[in-house]
Amino acid sequence: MPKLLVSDPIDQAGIDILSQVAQVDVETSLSQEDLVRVIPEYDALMIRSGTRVTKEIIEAATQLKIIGRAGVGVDNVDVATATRKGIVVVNSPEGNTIAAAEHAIAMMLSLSRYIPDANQSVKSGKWNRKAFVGTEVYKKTLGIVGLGKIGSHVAAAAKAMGMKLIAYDPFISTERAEQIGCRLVDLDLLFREADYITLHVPKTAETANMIDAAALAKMKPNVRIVNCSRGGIIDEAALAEALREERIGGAALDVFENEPLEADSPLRSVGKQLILTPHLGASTAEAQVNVAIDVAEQIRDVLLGLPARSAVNIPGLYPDALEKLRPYLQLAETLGNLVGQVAGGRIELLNVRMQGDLANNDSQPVVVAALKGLLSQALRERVNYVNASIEAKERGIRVIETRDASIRDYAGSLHLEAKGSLGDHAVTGALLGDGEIRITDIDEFPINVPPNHYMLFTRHRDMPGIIGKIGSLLGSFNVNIASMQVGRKIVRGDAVMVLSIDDPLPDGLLDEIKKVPGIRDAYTVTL
Ligand SMILES: NC(=O)C1=CN([C@@H]2O[C@H](COP(=O)(O)OP(=O)(O)OC[C@H]3O[C@@H](n4cnc5c(N)ncnc54)[C@H](O)[C@@H]3O)[C@@H](O)[C@H]2O)C=CC1
Ligand SMILES: O=C(O)C(=O)COP(=O)(O)O
Repeated sequence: MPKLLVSDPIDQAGIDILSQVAQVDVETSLSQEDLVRVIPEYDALMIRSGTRVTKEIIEAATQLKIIGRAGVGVDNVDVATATRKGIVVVNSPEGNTIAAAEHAIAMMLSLSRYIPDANQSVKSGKWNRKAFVGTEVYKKTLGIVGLGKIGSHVAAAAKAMGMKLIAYDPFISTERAEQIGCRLVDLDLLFREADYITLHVPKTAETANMIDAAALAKMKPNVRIVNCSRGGIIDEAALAEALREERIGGAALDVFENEPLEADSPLRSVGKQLILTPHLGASTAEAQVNVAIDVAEQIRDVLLGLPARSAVNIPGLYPDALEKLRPYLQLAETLGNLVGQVAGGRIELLNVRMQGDLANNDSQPVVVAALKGLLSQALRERVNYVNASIEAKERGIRVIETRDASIRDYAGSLHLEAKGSLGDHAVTGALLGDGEIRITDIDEFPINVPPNHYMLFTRHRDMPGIIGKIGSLLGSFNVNIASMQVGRKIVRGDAVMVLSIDDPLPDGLLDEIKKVPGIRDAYTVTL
């Protein structure tokens, strides 16, 4: 019988399902060292946010097939290492949506009416009504950062309370936001206009420290901030200082950079304008049953050799189709990722054109792979072949599939065109005989470059001297160029330059490049 380790408190409903197919060991106080030591015995691991599944633990595993996260965020799991080791990581994307949204609303109202402090005061024998005069949320502006599942539910509840809704989510279409009743704005405007701000984004490089001292300085003096998403999205020291100096109205935090919150955290000594809860967003009876069953069923299925429905790191395709299409799926994912970054902003329409031999294949997996690539900047490892289409639909991205077997520049090629809030952009790519990917066209400029981790693209006037100037600029910032290519349609017209570079561009260099005479636009891409 396979063995399952449950290392965080999980509802019995999940344990009951798993006990039918595995030996279940529940050990909820293991240290990192203990986990490294015991993990080789186990076929499956079930966790919540309390266990950090580090590279060391995953590498120590010898027979682990699946890590089940009974909740949403998988930022406590080293998904990249699990994927490399072929370990499936599953989560429960919707099981605790309502619980987390309701906690955010509870935090907002508690902040407005000082409920925790008022309660404490009465219990300590006082009857002080003057100290706790609150504010109403009715007709106030709520700024929602991240309009996904939880953010949308918060929006619905806040709307019912008569709040005005604005939101920042660069990956949601205007139509989708309008359906929810939100006006999409940029982050700067949200910071300046909101009376309440609530965060519902995953923790990524873009969202880390999104609310820092500079952001806090832009906000209204009485703004109240709620964070029930992830620690580290707000700079805790800057927040504590702003609260202590009464530069903002209040904050309510459920999640922290380090959990449990350190004993000497500056947050612990802030007064009634700050409410802290110990990561309780998902802690309702209903949500715990939902996530436990959802994840237990998936672990059971994977242990029985069946596919998982919410795997964050494997394609949910049938093995035969997968094998045949695998190189094209990689091409589609790379081009999706590329066109998403080239277009920037919100994508409203993706046109996927399968060309040459590729036109004779099943298009669905290719489209899914392109969408997975397109959404990967927003959703990171959470988007997969199983959920990419649903995630795209929820974001209001329309997809058009076309085929043209007569385009035969290469045996098989793929053309992606993205229409978005910042304009329309298109990329084409092909597979060479040896299966290597080539980007063959960008915005109708012919090129022929393999994808690279770090790339720099420019749009410029085709005139002598430009290439040299860009080369020297990169050199002067110690950025090594691996390859460089120029594509143009007509001599001395518009051209594109594509550089593969060994390192990311240092701060300020992109602005310098944009200042070079003749350069119309420049942007970087990470593939
Ligand atoms: N406190 C708690 O106990 C709980 C916390 N969570 C956390 O809540 C967060 C949101 O969860 P869901 O709504 O289920 O996820 P979701 O994936 O449905 O929504 C996240 C939204 O954030 C947007 N987004 C991504 N990068 C962004 C950026 N740089 N700026 C603005 N928006 C961006 C995405 O487009 C997406 O619409 C996650 O971090 C999750 O781990 C979830 C459940 C319970
Ligand atoms: O689902 C999530 O992302 C959460 O943050 C919930 O965490 P928990 O399962 O309560 O430790």
